[in-house]
Amino acid sequence: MKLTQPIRLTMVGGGSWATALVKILSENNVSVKWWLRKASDAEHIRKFGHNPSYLSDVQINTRKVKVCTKIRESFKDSDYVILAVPAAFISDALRGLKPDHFTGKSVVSAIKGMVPEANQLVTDWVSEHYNVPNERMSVIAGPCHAEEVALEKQSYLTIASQDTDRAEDVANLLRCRFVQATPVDDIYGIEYSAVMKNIIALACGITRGLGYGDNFQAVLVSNAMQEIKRFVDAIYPKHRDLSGSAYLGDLLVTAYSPFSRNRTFGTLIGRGYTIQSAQAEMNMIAEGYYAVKSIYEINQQFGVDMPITEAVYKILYEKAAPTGAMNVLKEVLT
Ligand SMILES: NC(=O)C1=CN([C@@H]2O[C@H](COP(=O)(O)OP(=O)(O)OC[C@H]3O[C@@H](n4cnc5c(N)ncnc54)[C@H](OP(=O)(O)O)[C@@H]3O)[C@@H](O)[C@H]2O)C=CC1
Ligand SMILES: O=C(CO)COP(=O)(O)O
Repeated sequence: MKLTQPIRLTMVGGGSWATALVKILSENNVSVKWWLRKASDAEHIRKFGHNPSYLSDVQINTRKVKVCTKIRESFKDSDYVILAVPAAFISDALRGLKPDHFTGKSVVSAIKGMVPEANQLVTDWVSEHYNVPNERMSVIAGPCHAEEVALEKQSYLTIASQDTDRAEDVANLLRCRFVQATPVDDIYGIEYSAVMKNIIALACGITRGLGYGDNFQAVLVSNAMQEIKRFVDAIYPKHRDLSGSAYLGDLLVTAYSPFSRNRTFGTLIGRGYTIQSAQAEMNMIAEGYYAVKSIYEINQQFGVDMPITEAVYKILYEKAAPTGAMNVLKEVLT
């Protein structure tokens, strides 16, 4: 459905995904206030219509997109807020805002990570800190890399909300020449699954870095799907088909694409980089690094069998040698 009234939207975040989403929204009748934290990046976008730090080939339509570095100002008068910073930085990004600033707004998380200090999904954290009712929250999921959006490659998003009319409204903002968007209601299942596929991508990267091949990765990914299902069903029991693109599709793109931040980070670890040197090597954030700690800790209460998550946790947080941890894992995969 074409948007007849202009929609006013706040985009929070200046990285690759925020830039790609701004590009998608600019295809529609949406006027965007785009919050970034770096004044120099904001100034560059205003002057030249490109983000100098991420996806710098993307042309920003500065008639529709107004850039600002003051978070309160960016929230003024908008109907929708899209959150697109890594989960570890969400509290930094929203500092200075109070629950009143969220009143009446539809809040959309495009984040696929856990808030580390709280071990919470982003939607739970936002609801708790800013009193946003669950039915006003939604998430953007699906196998979709920012780099391919920049190239206008055909892509698919899934929008999940407890309120499916709201999910449809958000989907409608994002449908364009090269993006299809489908509304669904399994917000928690999809949000957890999107977090966990990043941990699996780390494992895929680590094994690649160690020299394992496609035969092993196929087994790793199919075991991973079962691990995700066990965990998500334990936390939010609901009938769900995990072969859908928001679950399996997102796992596959992250596990196999050279664009994947998590897979790249894992590959560096498998090759022997330290965590600090792998982080320094990448200009981008691998959410799985934070997520594996949260999911591992949450699972201490649930006791779900999660050998892949445990192997990645031990490598990243207990200094286990990748070779040894993967030797243990390979014995339990089937
Ligand atoms: N990239 C993708 O293809 C996709 C990403 N996502 C999700 O989107 C989210 C954002 O990822 P992505 O855009 O890739 O990340 P990037 O690594 O591209 O960008 C990181 C962003 O975080 C900002 N940042 C870093 N430190 C802080 C801080 N202390 N306070 C506030 N902001 C900070 C950076 O700002 P600065 O430049 O100023 O350092 C930058 O804007 C993640 O949850 C990711 O999983 C989801 C789907 C696809
Ligand atoms: O979630 C994403 C694509 O759907 C992005 O994460 P990665 O870059 O790690 O693949």
